[in-house]
Amino acid sequence: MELQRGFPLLGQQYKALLYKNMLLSWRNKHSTFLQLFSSLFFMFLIFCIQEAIKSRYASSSSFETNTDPEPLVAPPIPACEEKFYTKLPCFDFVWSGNESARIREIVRRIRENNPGRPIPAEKVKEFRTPNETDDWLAINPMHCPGALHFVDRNATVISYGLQTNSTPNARRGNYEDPTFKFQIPLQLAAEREIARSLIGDASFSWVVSLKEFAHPALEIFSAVQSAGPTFFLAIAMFSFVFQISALTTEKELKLRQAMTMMGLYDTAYWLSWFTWEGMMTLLSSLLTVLFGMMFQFDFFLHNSFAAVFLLFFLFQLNMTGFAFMLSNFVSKSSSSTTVGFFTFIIGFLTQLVTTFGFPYSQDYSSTYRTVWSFFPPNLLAKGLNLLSDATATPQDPGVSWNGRTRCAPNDTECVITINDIYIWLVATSCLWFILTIYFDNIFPNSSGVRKSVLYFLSPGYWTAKGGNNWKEGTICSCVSSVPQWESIVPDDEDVQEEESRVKQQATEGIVDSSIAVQIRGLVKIYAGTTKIGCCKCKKTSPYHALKGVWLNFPKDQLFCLLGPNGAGKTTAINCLTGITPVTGGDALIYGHSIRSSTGMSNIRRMIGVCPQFDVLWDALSGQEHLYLFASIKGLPPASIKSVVQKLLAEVRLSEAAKVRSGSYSGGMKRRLSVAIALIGEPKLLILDEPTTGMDPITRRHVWDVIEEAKKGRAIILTTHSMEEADILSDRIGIMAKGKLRCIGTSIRLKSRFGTGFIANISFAVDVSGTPNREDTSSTVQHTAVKEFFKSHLDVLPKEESKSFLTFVIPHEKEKLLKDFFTELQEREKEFGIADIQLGLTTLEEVFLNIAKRTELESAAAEGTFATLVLNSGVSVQVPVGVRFVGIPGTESTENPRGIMVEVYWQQDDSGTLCISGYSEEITIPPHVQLETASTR
Ligand SMILES: Nc1ncnc2c1ncn2[C@@H]1O[C@H](COP(=O)(O)OP(=O)(O)OP(=O)(O)O)[C@@H](O)[C@H]1O
Repeated sequence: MELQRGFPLLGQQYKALLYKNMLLSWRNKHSTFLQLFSSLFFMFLIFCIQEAIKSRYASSSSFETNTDPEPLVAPPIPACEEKFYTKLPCFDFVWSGNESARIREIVRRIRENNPGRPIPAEKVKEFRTPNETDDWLAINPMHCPGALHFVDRNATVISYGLQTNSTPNARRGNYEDPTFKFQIPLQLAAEREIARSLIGDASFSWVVSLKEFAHPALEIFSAVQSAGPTFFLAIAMFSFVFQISALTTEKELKLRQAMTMMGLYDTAYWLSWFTWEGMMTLLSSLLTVLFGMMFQFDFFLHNSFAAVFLLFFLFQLNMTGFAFMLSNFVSKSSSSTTVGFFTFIIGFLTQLVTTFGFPYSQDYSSTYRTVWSFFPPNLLAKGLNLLSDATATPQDPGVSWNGRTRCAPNDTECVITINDIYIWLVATSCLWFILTIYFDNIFPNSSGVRKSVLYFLSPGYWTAKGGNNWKEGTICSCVSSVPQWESIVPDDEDVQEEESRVKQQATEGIVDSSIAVQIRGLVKIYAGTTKIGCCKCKKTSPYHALKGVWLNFPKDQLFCLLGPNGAGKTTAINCLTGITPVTGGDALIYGHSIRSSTGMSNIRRMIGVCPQFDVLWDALSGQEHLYLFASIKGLPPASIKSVVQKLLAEVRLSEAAKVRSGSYSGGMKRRLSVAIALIGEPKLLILDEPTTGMDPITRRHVWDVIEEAKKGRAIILTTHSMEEADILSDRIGIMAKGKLRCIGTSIRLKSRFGTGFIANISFAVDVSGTPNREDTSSTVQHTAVKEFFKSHLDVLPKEESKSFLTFVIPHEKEKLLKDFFTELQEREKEFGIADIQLGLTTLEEVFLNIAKRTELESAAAEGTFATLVLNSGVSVQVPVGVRFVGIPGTESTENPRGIMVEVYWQQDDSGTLCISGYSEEITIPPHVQLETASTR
């Protein structure tokens, strides 16, 4: 099937990813609802605040309709207010100038003639001069709203000064203007009595009336302006957190990595996210403005719709870009809420500062403004402030679409217009999006792969599509130089032969068309760093996961890679699929090098990978997964439907095709992963433990699928099921500690590394499960059979119970077996034998032997003790370089089940340690003679 390439593929991937994003939003209804409709809730809150403030001012103030206030006629000096909580002396007013009799008389009259309320003498405090007053006040706290300071200048001139004190009038934190309440009454009283005193007429009087100019009603409080920045920021935070979470989840669950392995273009990935979130932002902003209009806020009704909508849309788009950029710094989706919380708190505080006027005024330099404007919430706060000011009173026209471009020529206070805010928002949005792509490339991904900091300067980046300008490393890298593993001669002759063949082909440039994959001395060293906390790094030594592997995988064959945990199987697969950069060596997949940029993009088109762990979106169904991956792979759109149906049927998921994968069982998920790997008929199929978690019936079915898939392609399979390896593989390689330990067909490995033949001798038992003879006679029979085996084949039982004996017969005794078993069968009755079974040792034994040998080698290399794990599961610590001899047989009577130690452990001429044979062991008896290798 011809796969799509270039722009058509980019377009196809973009559409499929956009559809995926839409499905995820649709399935994640709660989050989407909050993203779109949270503005309704916040608008309602703003409305409630607005109403509460309005009602408070409407009842206590006449400002709004204050076009014809009552005239203030000779207002009295009010009584000072006693403050029960401070208990300070309280005076209605203080005065100075008491040396003059005329002044004292004037003050007496002021007290007595106070309209409606004569002031008692004790409520007035007198001083000689204003300075005396100040000195006294400085050390004697008291409540007093005002002071009159008289000077008797000459017979016709008396002057006075006036002081007011606003502090005692500040109630519950509210500042009260003293002008009307204290200053004017004191002033009127002083002037009235001075005039009477000077003209000598005690009844002389006049009336002063005060009233404000008529003015339009004022919007005394705009809830949108005051609470808007915080609340609109809160609306944007829902999307912000979801966006970080969605991107981080795809990274954390390796979903993006899985798509990359299928040939995903980064451009398609980011474009699809930008588009989808852009659409959500557009909708959310539109709803915000409509809800604002629904609640009849002047801000939304009087400003032009386009001006308000643009502010909200650009701000939310900006926050989206900001979230995308921050997602590069977040590795766990659970941290997205924390990031959102801190962003909100910081945004709230900086908005508060912005509302107080910093730095958007002439008082601050433009540098402050530039730095401040990089944080989107600040731009929102300033934008809201500008639009709110434009609708401060009903007479203000609001911002119209055309009249907002620059500051008015005579407006010296203007430093930024709404137009500047739009430009800033657009520019910073672009900046965030560019930084998102940049950080995405230079930060290590889930496999620790990153590009160099200046990757975009390399011409190859712009010409080689899908390339891997890799650099390996984590935040603090400790990679040492690559060791020359090539110089190490492998232990096993088959491995040696394979290695020589590959090396020869590589050096002579021989192209063997029957080979699908050629691994040429692959080396992988993981940087030896362990991260502690968020920023600290502890240095550990680099880990050598692959130590120079040379291997051919022929076409039309299934190669099974076995090995204990941590052997390096997944690392080898990750290197082949381009997920992990190799440290040394190379591999050719159908002639394309995994180290070249173009090679890797070609390789991705011809491989199918079933990763070790299921990489699936819980919210997408099996069918949707296959549609998505088929589109990413580049299958022609017309063929996708039929391919998906066929694959679903192959892995028996047709019935569950429309069920979300989150509700699949473990086995169903594995089958879906296998189906994904089979998309596009890959020439190389890589299956990393594909049948884990499957029941025996399903496993057999998947084996059929794999067997069927063998035709026309190479398959690399890793598994921990020896049965699976035995049944499916054409060739098996066993790895341990980063090296290939043996290679060959199953039969070859069994005959070379198995312990030999297994003979199971069953004795007749009655229905109750006990032997049909007396225990003593059964013991006699057991002993007779054991002696028979010992005398003819020189073997002891590996396992024994009342009903059976198991013997392991070494390969070299193969020739004796025919005659031996003929005689045993003839003497069956004599020995009380019910059944004799003879079989070749299993692949599992081969595997265990190789694993044990590796352990011993490691111990030998370290020159310490080795742990020898015997078949019974018992482990023994044995010193390296010694062998055990002469175990007294008397132990067997004390412990009838475990006949004792016979571990022969020696070094051959090349210095390699090997076990020449062992039987079951429990403890090393104290009388075991240890003979060091040097005394042999
Ligand atoms: N990203 C990594 N950073 C550091 N060490 C790693 C990394 N990935 C794997 N390793 C180490 O490399 C070794 C080989 O790991 P790998 O996953 O290839 O083993 P495996 O044979 O696939 O094991 P399993 O059977 O458990 O899947 C292990 O010791 C592992 O700890």
